[in-house]
Amino acid sequence: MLPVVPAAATPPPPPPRELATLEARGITAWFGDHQVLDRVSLTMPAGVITSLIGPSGCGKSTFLRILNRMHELVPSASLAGEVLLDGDDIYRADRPLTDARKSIGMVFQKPNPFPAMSIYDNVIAGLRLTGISADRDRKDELVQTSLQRAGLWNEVKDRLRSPGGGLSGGQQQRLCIARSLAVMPRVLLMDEPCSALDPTSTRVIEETMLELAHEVTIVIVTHNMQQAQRVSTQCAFFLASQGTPGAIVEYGDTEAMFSEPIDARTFDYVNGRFG
Ligand SMILES: Nc1ncnc2c1ncn2[C@@H]1O[C@H](COP(=O)(O)OP(=O)(O)OP(=O)(O)O)[C@@H](O)[C@H]1O
Repeated sequence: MLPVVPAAATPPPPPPRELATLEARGITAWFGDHQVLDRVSLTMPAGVITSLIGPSGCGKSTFLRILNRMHELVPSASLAGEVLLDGDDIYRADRPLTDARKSIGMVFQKPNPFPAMSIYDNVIAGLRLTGISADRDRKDELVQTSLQRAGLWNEVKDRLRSPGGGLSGGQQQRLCIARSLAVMPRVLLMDEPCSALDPTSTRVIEETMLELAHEVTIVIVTHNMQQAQRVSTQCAFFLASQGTPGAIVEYGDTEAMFSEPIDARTFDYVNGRFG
């Protein structure tokens, strides 16, 4: 019998992933003396997609940015509380900032690849920034596996040297996801990742998220209630009522939150009565 030979170059399998749980404890946040979050606690379990929903201005993005130490980039910003990645506080004084950024990646609302930089270089752009060194072969492998995991490889494999800015909006967002994945994060934070995209690109990103959920813990901020229901297993509803700081009103299983919420405010929000 002839040996079975793979038809085409088979991509290397992604490395085995150890799923991580992210836990926020008693997060209070300020910009100057304006308090925007009040004692928010939330566990974002390993391998689960958690969606953060709530009206504009209730602090969802601030909370998300606290989860990977981006909040502290704003000069007036301060916070209290703890963020634990598998039990280890990412704000511990002896932990370098780059630790959190390596372990906890972020994808933003507007796709932000480096437009003049090639697709290849965009994917590996985060390596140097987070202090990871890799030889040429390792970079080639990382570019391929990251683009595969982001669901973009087949569309760009023949033009890796073309500029990232030449891709469509949806492709650019998947390129940004690949760039985040290249540093092998254990958690991926996504701040309204589809709000600038058309419905087809949105569907592709959602499919990508569902695939990735097996290997990375995902937290997504979304204003799209259907999206929260399509992609997330767990949901947290934030609210900042009448000038008070944002807090979580209710959280739990997404299906239950939408079909039988406990709090009347959750019911009104998920049914489009405000926000
Ligand atoms: N860089 C900043 N400097 C000062 N205040 C800020 C800053 N960023 C956000 N805020 C304030 O913090 C509060 C929470 O904003 P945040 O963007 O976290 O809310 P959000 O729920 O994500 O809103 P949206 O859904 O509109 O994105 C708002 O009152 C906002 O004005």
